[in-house]
Amino acid sequence: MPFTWRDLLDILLVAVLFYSLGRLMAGTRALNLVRGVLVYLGVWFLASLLGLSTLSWLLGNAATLGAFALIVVFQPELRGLLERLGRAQGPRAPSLALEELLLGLSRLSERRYGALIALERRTPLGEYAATGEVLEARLSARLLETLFYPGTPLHDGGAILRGDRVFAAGCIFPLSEARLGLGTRHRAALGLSEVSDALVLVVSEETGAIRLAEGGRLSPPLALEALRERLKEVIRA
Ligand SMILES: Nc1ncnc2c1ncn2[C@@H]1O[C@H](COP(=O)(O)OP(=O)(O)OP(=O)(O)O)[C@@H](O)[C@H]1O
Repeated sequence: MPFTWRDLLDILLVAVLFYSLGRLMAGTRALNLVRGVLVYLGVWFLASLLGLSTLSWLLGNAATLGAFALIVVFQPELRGLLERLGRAQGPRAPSLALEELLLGLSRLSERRYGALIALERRTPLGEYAATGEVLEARLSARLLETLFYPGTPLHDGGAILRGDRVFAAGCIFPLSEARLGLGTRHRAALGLSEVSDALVLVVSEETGAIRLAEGGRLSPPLALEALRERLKEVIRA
């Protein structure tokens, strides 16, 4: 059969598909899963090639069971992946009161108030807002300071910003399984960024350091200027 433009298009699309999947999975547990599956398939293939019938029968049957087990174990990653794929169709988040947010963060950091703030983008965070208190209040530095003042009922948990409003506070975010060497506030920031496209800011109560979790990655402590630049990029995008 001659090689036609359709074959070329086919190859290109498959290459783009694998490249996009690779980028979506980079830095997540799913990448290790893919490596594991490839090794498994390699051993299975070799066993069949060498005629090791018992081993290849065993691996063949275990594969069906394993596929279901993987779906259960990697449910958070799969969900995150599907959400990222579907994101392109969602409406864009409204604009953010950037300077108020930065002022609020700098005060929280100076005062060592632990804080967790998610910026909603295309993935709706309504289900997490429902775990806390819906506020729908205009974002201001003073409101952030008040919300995360230790001892107030809403300081525990995370706040969700929707555009220039504090949509909810006192919310429970999903915890990441990653070994960070940091506590649960940071794990919750990373966890939400794994299953959504939210930018999640975390201020450490211990050190006052501000970090940003995005796409399943947690930044090192950031200076306000670097944060301003990153947030501006997001607002422009
Ligand atoms: N799943 C969660 N969702 C939202 N917030 C959470 C969650 N788990 C813990 N937190 C918040 O994190 C606080 C505990 O923080 P912890 O000291 O364990 O975190 P940390 O990452 O070490 O941060 P810090 O540097 O501020 O101490 C809780 O009081 C709560 O406010």
